[in-house]
Amino acid sequence: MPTPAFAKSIATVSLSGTLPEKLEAAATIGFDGVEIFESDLLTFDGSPADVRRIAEGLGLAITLFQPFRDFEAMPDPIRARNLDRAERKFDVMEALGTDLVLVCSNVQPHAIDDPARAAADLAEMADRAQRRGLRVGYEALAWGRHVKRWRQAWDIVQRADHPALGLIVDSFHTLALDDEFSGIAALPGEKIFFVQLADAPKLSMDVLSWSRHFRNFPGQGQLPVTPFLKAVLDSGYSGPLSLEIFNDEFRAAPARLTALDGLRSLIHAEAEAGYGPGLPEPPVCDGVEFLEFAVDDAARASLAALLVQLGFRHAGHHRSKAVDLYRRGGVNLVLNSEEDSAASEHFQMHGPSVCAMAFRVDDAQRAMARAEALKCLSWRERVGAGERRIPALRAPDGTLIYLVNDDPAGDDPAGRSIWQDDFHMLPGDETDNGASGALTGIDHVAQALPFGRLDSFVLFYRAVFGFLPDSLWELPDPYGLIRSRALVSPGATAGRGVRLPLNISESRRTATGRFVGATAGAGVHHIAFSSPDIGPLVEAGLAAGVPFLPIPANYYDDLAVKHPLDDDALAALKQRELLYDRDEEGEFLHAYTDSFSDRFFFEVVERRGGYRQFGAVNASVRMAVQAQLREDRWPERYLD
Ligand SMILES: O=C(O)c1ccc(O)c(O)c1
Ligand SMILES: [Mg+2]
Repeated sequence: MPTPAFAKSIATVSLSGTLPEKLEAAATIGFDGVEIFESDLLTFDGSPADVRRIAEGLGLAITLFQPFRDFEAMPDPIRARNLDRAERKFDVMEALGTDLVLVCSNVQPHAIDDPARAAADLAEMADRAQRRGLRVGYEALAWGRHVKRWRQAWDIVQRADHPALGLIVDSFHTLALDDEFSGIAALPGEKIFFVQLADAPKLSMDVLSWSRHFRNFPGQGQLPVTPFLKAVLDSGYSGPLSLEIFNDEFRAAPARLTALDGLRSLIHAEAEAGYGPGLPEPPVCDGVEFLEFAVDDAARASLAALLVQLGFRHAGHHRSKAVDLYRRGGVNLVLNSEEDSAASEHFQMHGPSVCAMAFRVDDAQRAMARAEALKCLSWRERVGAGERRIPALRAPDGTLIYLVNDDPAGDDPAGRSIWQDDFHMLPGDETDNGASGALTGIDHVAQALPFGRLDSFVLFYRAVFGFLPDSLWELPDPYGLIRSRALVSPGATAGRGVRLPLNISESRRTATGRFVGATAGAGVHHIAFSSPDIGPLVEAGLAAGVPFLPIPANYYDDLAVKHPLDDDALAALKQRELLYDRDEEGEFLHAYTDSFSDRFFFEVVERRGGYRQFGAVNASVRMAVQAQLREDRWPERYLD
């Protein structure tokens, strides 16, 4: 049942900048309110009344003032002093124009372990608040001295039995302790005064450090935030949904980018929990219909030459633009050198690079509607008379994602494909170069992201497309560590679906770091084609001069130890310099090319059985060989 949207709020601590910058970012992106985190107020050079005026001017409600620490169950005379402290914070709240303060459970060693005492103190504070038209919410910190769980906090709130005292729940504290949360659904909704939402990657460390540095937005981490939210909303809670994220990268990132991710995550979480106006279903993604490269004339010529070596043929020329189609089997690559286009904009900023991806989906219009509801920007390219406008949206880095209906009749009443509509197709063999060496499609598209941007992309693909995040991999490069996480369309099988490994690296000398630096964050750094039988394909490629990476003999010695391969199988791999992996579900054979102009590169892969990974164990071999080849090229460059 759709319900009205819940108000969306974000704690100022989640965003970078000064307090006015944080408020401005939250308002511009479309939040309804903000929690004012006390330290943001203390470091602001203005009065609480100024903050109220700024927020009002921006149309933002102040949903909460927090935190008020170490209040309850203290021995005298601290108890009396704490009540005075509370009165002074009430003054601040009145000036701010907010009626709710968050009291987090006491962490002091001398706090008394007595729920009755805590209840009496909170009742007294609530009584004083009520006299001024204010309210108090009590939150269990996962590392509180005595109160760590929401049930303990709820027990204290019940004992206090005061109308101006309620419970505040925070997904992080509950989920970090792996605490039971379904019981929240049975609470009276009006006694939950506020809900804070945060996700986090699963890490084994003390919960305080985990909370203060590694929280992220719902959908970016690994905690069951959506079921938690559903339990809260099932209680009848009707206040705002508020994000409270302590994260070192968020503190450094541009506030508006963070705020946009935050709002997207809340809209998504609300819908996933079965509340709010709902979202159109995510698209069923069948595969990558094409990739588009931004090139100039020189890069077009050299990239086309490499593609021809790889067995592609020039299959079409755009009717009105400097755009060429290269095709082999089920793989379409578009080389775009049209001036005044999104591609040329991409080329100016990043050099030769992938500027667009097209996903084949069951319903492009529905997918666009979902993307727009999740605050994605759509893109309208200039089109010539009679040409098709393909719906497109911007990924978080500005790369375009086109959406093509997998049934052409969904786009075009005559059932013509986008290629027939917009291209002069050149005659040629559509069945690929014989069956054995066929390329069936694009297996995966790997992207290198600027450090700190991984969470943003994970959320984007998860929320907009319903892709599922794989586990996090750490790949050792000769010059530092690369972290990798793949997003995969549900139900992807060999030759079907969309797989997007996303890589980041703190080091600027790793393959990922160098790519991000050298291309100003162009995105796609390798493209893998799938084949049912890559042996002959790689052999033919080598004969045609494709620069497949030479693999060190040591690799094959080790392979023989790791996997039960017979001598013939091993020799066959070694002879073609194929990399190999296997898991319980199947086998994976693959080969990489050297990089094109020191930028992106290609891979061919063969999946056998149900293997679903990407050969991450072999990534370090690839990176070492590519680094060595780069090194070997130095003298040539100096001599040129
Ligand atoms: O880390 C903290 O101290 C802290 C403070 C206030 C909160 O609401 C919270 O969840 C954590
Ligand atoms: Mg909290």
